[in-house]
Amino acid sequence: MATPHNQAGTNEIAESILLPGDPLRAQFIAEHFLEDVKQFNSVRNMLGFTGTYGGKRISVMGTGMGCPSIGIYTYELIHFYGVKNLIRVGSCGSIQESLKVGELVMAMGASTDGNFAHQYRLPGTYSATASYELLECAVRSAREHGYSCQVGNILSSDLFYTETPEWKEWAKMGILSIEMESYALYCNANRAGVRALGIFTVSDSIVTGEGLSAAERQTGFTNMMQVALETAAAFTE
Ligand SMILES: O=P(O)(O)O[C@H]1O[C@H](CO)[C@@H](O)[C@H]1O
Ligand SMILES: O=c1cc[nH]c(=O)[nH]1
Repeated sequence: MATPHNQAGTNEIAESILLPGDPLRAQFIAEHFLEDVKQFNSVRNMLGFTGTYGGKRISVMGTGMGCPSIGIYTYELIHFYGVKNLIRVGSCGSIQESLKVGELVMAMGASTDGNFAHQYRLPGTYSATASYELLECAVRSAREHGYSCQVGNILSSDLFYTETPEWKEWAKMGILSIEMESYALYCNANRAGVRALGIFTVSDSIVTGEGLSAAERQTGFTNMMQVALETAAAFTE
């Protein structure tokens, strides 16, 4: 079996998968955290790998940037490859003074300035939410390791560069941080009845202009990956 964007054969992808935007981050996770790794995809260089973590079969694959891109990859993972647990591991920009660079964010919900949910023809505004089971497990894992973590609503924006500081309006609604994919991930997962969660490392503060140093980025991302892998393993046979 193959899709226009994924050359993996039947059963080459595990039921639980980590999803960074950057395919090279997928390769980093596979090389540093997984054992017995086999690459299953290189179409468009959107690298995907399956290996084991603590004896559990786990996959990791890039998604690209933005809701259209993650929308394609996760639709195929869910509907053509039978993936049941999808955990995004991304970077995000803080829009709250209290949320510092290097901290972890768990997206209980995702809001959007895009129109991904228009396809469902809903008679209102859809609130895209994470799997509570994955969220509870990930929060417990972060707390046990002593990693600083905030849980709440994030913004999945279609825009990285904006002409006006629209983030200030989202901040007034309690949005913690901005990234670009979780709303589509949650829509696809909720529509199909599978589990999804977005976990983030705050790479920069849109409030203060601070950003993570290279070393801090490495540590922060590593903590996020550990939490995501423990959560994925907990939901894998
Ligand atoms: O770090 P990743 O997972 O790529 O995610 C964030 O980084 C990209 C923007 O630089 C967007 O994809 C955004 O969601
Ligand atoms: O999408 C993103 C990711 C990191 N930082 C931002 O400001 N936006």
